[in-house]
Amino acid sequence: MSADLIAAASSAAARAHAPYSRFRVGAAIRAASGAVYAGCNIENAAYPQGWCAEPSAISAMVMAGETRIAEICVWADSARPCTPCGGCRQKLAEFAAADTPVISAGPAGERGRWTLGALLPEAFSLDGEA
Ligand SMILES: O=c1ccn([C@H]2C[C@H](O)[C@@H](CO)O2)c(=O)[nH]1
Ligand SMILES: [Zn+2]
Repeated sequence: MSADLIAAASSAAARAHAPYSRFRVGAAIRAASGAVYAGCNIENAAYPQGWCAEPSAISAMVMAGETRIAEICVWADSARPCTPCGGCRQKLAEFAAADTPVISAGPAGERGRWTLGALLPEAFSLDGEA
């Protein structure tokens, strides 16, 4: 079940540095080992220098020595279920497979579930392989 992943993403969203958009996002990755790595969005007064929650979680995973994503949850308290932005889909594809589950969640729990392949069909890769 994904309850632990959703809880980790929710806790991460509480750490978001989002004074400009006020849109707090948390991402939690379950890596191949089963360990969970989380991150938040971190905005900047020079707006384009801010970054999303997903690369924060990817950074935590890579720094722990892991490079395979088994499952990822993106959490936001938003009108519509929050899905990874286009750039984040490509960042996730570096470490995930087309059938890797991507879960969207909010205060009421899970709101949507896709595969990364459904969100990013025909993802770019240097060798043309998934
Ligand atoms: O997948 C996404 C999409 C947006 N954001 C953040 C970036 C910005 O700080 C805020 C509003 O776009 O939401 C994420 O963290 N992840
Ligand atoms: Zn993004």
